[in-house]
Amino acid sequence: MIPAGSLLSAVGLRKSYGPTRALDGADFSVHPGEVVAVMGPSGSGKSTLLHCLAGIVRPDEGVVTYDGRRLTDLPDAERSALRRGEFGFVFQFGRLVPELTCVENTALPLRLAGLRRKEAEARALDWLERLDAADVRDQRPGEVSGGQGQRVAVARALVTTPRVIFADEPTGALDSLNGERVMELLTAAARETRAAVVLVTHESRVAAYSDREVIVRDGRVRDMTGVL
Ligand SMILES: Nc1ncnc2c1ncn2[C@@H]1O[C@H](COP(=O)(O)OP(=O)(O)OP(=O)(O)O)[C@@H](O)[C@H]1O
Repeated sequence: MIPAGSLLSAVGLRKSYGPTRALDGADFSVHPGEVVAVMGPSGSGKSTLLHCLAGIVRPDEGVVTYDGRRLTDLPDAERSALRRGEFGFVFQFGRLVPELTCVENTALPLRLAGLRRKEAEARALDWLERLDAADVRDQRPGEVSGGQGQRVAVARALVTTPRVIFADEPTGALDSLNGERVMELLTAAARETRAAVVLVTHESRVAAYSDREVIVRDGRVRDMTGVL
């Protein structure tokens, strides 16, 4: 059953890679403005769950519903358009484009959506300022620190004001101080824009920034509300 008021939900997801069962009946849901931490042992299916929720991977069975639409039934082109327009992504290593400056990287999703350079970069700069990274605007990713680069990656994920932010180990490559800074800024910005956040992490220090924690084990999801 899909919980009332959820923005993104999954019911009964199954996904196998050859003989490996990555998801085995996984359920999940997140509300607007809610930060959910997805935890669990290595290889338990966390990233596969995130990829299915984001419409990057199609599950073998089960349904993903986003804002009343069955994401799993949409043709590839429509799923891609939805991803570009309404979802934001932050990965462990920022995956910034090395040839572009930090402000150009941040503006990229807006440029791809057809915005003019000036307008796109003005909005990008606004987000860099909020993420405390405006000082590196004209530098290229190779010239900035890990923490700065990750704040730029978060700014780029937020610049389109997505309704869902998918973050897969967003602080995995950072020391604890920088990790906490990135989490503070990411969750504050998400709460301000009422974005839902699906946060995959194996660190309880990072999960502490969430509103709710779920544990993935053997391809199934257990809600830890009231258990912890
Ligand atoms: N593209 C793929 N091809 C083959 N097997 C895969 C693929 N993606 C995931 N798997 C397998 O599916 C299982 C779940 O992987 P997944 O990456 O979802 O786990 P995880 O919980 O995110 O792990 P980690 O914490 O180590 O990143 C693992 O056994 C993994 O080896």
